[in-house]
Amino acid sequence: MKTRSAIEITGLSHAVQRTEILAPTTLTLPGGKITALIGPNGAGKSTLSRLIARIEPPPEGTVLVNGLDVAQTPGARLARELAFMGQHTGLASRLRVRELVAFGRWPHCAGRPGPADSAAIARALHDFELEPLAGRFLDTLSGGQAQRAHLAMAAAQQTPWLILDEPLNNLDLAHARALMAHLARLREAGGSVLIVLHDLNFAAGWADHVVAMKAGAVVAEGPPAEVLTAPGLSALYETEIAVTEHCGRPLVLHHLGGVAERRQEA
Ligand SMILES: Nc1ncnc2c1ncn2[C@@H]1O[C@H](COP(=O)(O)OP(=O)(O)OP(=O)(O)O)[C@@H](O)[C@H]1O
Repeated sequence: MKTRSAIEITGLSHAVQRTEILAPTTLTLPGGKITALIGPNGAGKSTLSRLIARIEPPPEGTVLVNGLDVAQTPGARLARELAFMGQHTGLASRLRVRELVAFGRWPHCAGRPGPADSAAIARALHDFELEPLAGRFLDTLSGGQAQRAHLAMAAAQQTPWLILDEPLNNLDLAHARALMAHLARLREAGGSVLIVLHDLNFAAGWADHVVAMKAGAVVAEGPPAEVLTAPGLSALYETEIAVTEHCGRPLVLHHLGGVAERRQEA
């Protein structure tokens, strides 16, 4: 039986100037779960997440979000189903934090905010510790503060699906963990999350499901303990990686790479 709130991807592919950057992909992202999308630079993680969120032009294949075909669904309707936070490179400098977060309510109120919109904005500012910064222009924020402002905008959208492309960029470890805890609370409330992660231990610690990509294709998927293994990760990143266990979860060890070899040489 299909999960109503899943994202169902069928035969999705993408090419840029005849170069395939996403091989035909068929994949189900489970509803009510946190799915981590991992893989080396250039693997196609952003491409896949942008195609799901229809940031890219309509591709080959279909993507159903909660049963809605993203290629056919009006933008405002889709924006009530999923919120997307990409890897932003520039900031609209003359925008204040509160104004940015308020953009998240546009699909709900089309510029005429009511009490529910104000409450959602206040909640997002609170959840991402932005209340003291609400009146600040975006270009005066630190990298991590700006990242939290963009996360708050996506959170204010209050959608069943949240798709986040490398949201831990610039966040210190406390804010990174706070974000993952926030996502876990959303999941407990029935929400669904797709999160692109480079820090494998956040995937190990918080994800229910892991999808691994390499060279434009999905190469593995499953629970963290099945995907985050030493042989699997070493092959995925073409780098020696060890995996141990901590609190019943995989713990990925890669920062001492080469030490074993140097010890053997000594
Ligand atoms: N518009 C484009 N023109 C040409 N190549 C592109 C374009 N967009 C993406 N690519 C290529 O497609 C591949 C996948 O890119 P993508 O951004 O999806 O990777 P990623 O897994 O998100 O990588 P990273 O971890 O570095 O963010 C890369 O080789 C990238 O250079």
